[in-house]
Amino acid sequence: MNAIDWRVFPDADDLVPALADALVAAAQVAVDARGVFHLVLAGGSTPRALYRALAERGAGDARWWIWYGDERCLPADHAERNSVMAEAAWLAGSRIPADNRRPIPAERGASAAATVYAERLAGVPEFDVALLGMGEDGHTASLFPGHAWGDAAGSPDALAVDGAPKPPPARVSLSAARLNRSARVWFVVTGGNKRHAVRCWASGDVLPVGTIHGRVDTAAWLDAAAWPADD
Ligand SMILES: O=C1O[C@H](COP(=O)(O)O)[C@@H](O)[C@H](O)[C@H]1O
Repeated sequence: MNAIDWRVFPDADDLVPALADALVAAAQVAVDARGVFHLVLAGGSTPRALYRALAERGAGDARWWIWYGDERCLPADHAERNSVMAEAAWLAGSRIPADNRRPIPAERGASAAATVYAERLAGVPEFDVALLGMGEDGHTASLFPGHAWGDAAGSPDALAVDGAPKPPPARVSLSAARLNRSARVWFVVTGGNKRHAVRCWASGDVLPVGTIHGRVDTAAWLDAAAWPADD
């Protein structure tokens, strides 16, 4: 298993353009090699600035395929949906065709949506980049401490999540096993409210965030507020 590359920036204003540039560069490498770029998007509020930066760069075209690490079981147009945030901040105005943008149909309920999404992922190769966030409890995607993470070999690609500690309780998440089939896993984590979880993660505590690794690299893109250097 490769080590985590901790990339700490003074603040989000420094982090976001660097990560946007790195994503565009990784896409170019994948497109040059295979003609296609499979990207998993993080949800929550942290990546919104990144998605806006990608929009400003005109990032994405018909060779890009967009997947989601997780989704909340809410109506398809609900403001708290991860797909609604990503569409508004970047995708709707991009050159990535609608058919290439694959939201999790979580409005159907967690179980049905997980089954459908796993079917959609069948035959999809290793992700080129899985972009993930982290919650204050060390969850990533919708893999929460104390819940199943789907990290065993043979786990389904997508999991129905019930009773999530962060609302809404019903969610769908890519399993740890599927996320681990990624060339690169890049976490984006900002803010002092994440510092404790980052410290636990860096110390080797067993947390969902610590179970996901890229085949080529695993990087944590942090601002200084999230990095527990002084603790
Ligand atoms: O609920 C979720 O939480 C995490 C972290 O979200 P943030 O708002 O603190 O950035 C996120 O990565 C995940 O995709 C989301 O559904």
